[in-house]
Amino acid sequence: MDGADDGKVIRVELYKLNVYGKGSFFKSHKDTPRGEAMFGSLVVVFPTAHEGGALVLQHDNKEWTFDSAALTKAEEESSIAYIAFYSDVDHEVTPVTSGHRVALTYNLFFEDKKLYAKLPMSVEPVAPDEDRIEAALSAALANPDFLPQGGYLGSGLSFKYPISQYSTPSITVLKGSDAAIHRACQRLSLKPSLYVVYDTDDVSVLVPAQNTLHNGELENDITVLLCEECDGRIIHEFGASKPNCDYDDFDYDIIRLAWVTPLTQYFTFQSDYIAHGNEATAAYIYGDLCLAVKVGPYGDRRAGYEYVMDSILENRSSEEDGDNSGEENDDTAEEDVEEEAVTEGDSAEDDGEQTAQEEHGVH
Ligand SMILES: O=C(O)CCC(=O)C(=O)O
Ligand SMILES: [Fe+2]
Repeated sequence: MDGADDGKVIRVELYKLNVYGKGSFFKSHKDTPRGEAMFGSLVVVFPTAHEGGALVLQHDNKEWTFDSAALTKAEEESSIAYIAFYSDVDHEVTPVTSGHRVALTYNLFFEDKKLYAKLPMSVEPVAPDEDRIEAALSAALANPDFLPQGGYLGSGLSFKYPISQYSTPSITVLKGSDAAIHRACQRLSLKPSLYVVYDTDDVSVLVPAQNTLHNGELENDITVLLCEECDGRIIHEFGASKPNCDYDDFDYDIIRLAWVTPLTQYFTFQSDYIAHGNEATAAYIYGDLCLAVKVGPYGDRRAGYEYVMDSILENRSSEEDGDNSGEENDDTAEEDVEEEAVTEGDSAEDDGEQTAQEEHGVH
């Protein structure tokens, strides 16, 4: 604002939508102040084809014409036209002669700067809070009761991803909170990868995403196929009772897995296989994609082989005890951390990617 108003903070409030068809006009008027601090009006005209409908302003024997139809037409790219004026300026809209003129009007208010500074931002960034995720993960790993013998951290995906029938997405396509969890892990020197959780009749099996089951053939048991052919591991969920199964008899690993964010069904797909019983039958099983990473036991979290060891090893030119680099960057200053710090949807706030736009006023 010019003159004495220079530097003032302006609050913009959507007032109404006007749609002018052929013959429509708005006779000359001043805008009614809606509160003491209101000083002006803002008009935004959309680039819908129309003729006529110029906004004519008059003040102090002077006249200005804001011909939105001509202005938007003159632009090569589809553009809005806008004008702001003091509300006590007389203004009118001349008759529209063809097409439709669509305009939003806003009321402009001076805002007390100090008060304004205390208000929450109206447009909060929707990016997930990576620092919080990292702190929660770090706190969990510093907790001796959390996966004391080591295991896997798992995170359900919050977004959907395009997939063809026989491919799983690459980690580089992760979006929003999924990407934030991935980055937060990396900041803790963890290197998660994509896995699929298959639910068989009696157990859940974690399978590296690149080994997903496609047209496998099995003699007797789907769990055996997943563990033997797909390098799967039977999951014993951290905090849950042991899976009720006989696989202890087999030579398969049963892993402890803690869900950092719950497994979702946003990315469920179907794997087909042939089951050979007394006759061969086509069968299928559903898998849910997730992020997971192996971590070591309490006190030696870095023993998980999926930690990013390379950079650590690069920094220690001559030493050979690569697996015991626990003194570096341990991120675990906090003590008495609660287990639940990491168990519930740390990424919930970014669901939906809200936009703080004014468009909802158009109806
Ligand atoms: O549509 C316009 O350009 C102006 C509308 C207007 O003056 C008003 O809504 O008060
Ligand atoms: Fe007006």
